Amino acid sequence: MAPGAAPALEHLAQNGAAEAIHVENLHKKFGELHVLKGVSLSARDGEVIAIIGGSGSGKSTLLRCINCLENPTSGIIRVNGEEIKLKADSHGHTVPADRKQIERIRSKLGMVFQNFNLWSHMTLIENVIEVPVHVLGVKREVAIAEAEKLLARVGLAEKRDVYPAYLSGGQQQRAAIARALAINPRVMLFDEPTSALDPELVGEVLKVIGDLAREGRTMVLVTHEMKFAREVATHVVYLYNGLVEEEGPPEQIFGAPKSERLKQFIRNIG
Ligand SMILES: Nc1ncnc2c1ncn2[C@@H]1O[C@H](COP(=O)(O)OP(=O)(O)OP(=O)(O)O)[C@@H](O)[C@H]1O
Repeated sequence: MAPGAAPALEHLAQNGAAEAIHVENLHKKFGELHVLKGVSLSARDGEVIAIIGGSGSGKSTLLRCINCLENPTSGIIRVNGEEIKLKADSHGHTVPADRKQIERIRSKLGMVFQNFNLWSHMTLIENVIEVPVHVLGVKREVAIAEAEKLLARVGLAEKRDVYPAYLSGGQQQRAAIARALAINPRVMLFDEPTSALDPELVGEVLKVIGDLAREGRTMVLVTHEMKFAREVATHVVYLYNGLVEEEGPPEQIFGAPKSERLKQFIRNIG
């Protein structure tokens, strides 16, 4: 660890790959509610960062700040080496200083939500090509050919012309992953991707995410699936009450946790 480096960034010293996500001393308040209280984390290329923690600890808020869906109250976020520029509006709230920059940053991040969030009036193939064609300016035929490959990769080749309402939750979530991959993101962000699924559908989605992790995709994954986090994460961050309580490799976090709170958390979730 470099002298003076924050303990939360300690693992960087062990990995020479380029930094894809950098979060430093991040605070987020919703009115009086202080949700993130100085969180730092980092994801280098090829790393899979699993964020775990109890309900309300701030996991989703952290991910939503990285993807510019929430504006942090203070702190630094860099995506792809570019720091998100923020300013105070006339009410003193933090807002993006540069809308174009937010679009550019979002184009580096593939976000997968708990509730899939597919566009219900579009077939799967239309869902997958929408951003490449209408935001990134990819030619329609090129985007369709790529989308077909991505749908095949998540096991949905035959469903290309089906509307989301006719699919199971697991199929919808796999389609949402294909859609996120279609922008060829530098980092995939997963916000509890299996929490809304019936238990029998969880495995098929975890299989797709696990395959991406094994291929070396950079990911930040908020999850309640501890066994999965242990298997695929290169680094685990345990959030407690808006702060990083403990972080480290999965063997440490699940096999030899130091913090009493983390020990209790792991006992509680079995
Ligand atoms: N837009 C919002 N406005 C007000 N409060 C919010 C908002 N979003 C989140 N919160 C509050 O912030 C706290 C942290 O929420 P967050 O969703 O980040 O937690 P979490 O760790 O992801 O929890 P869970 O595991 O239950 O999803 C909660 O108390 C929540 O009610």
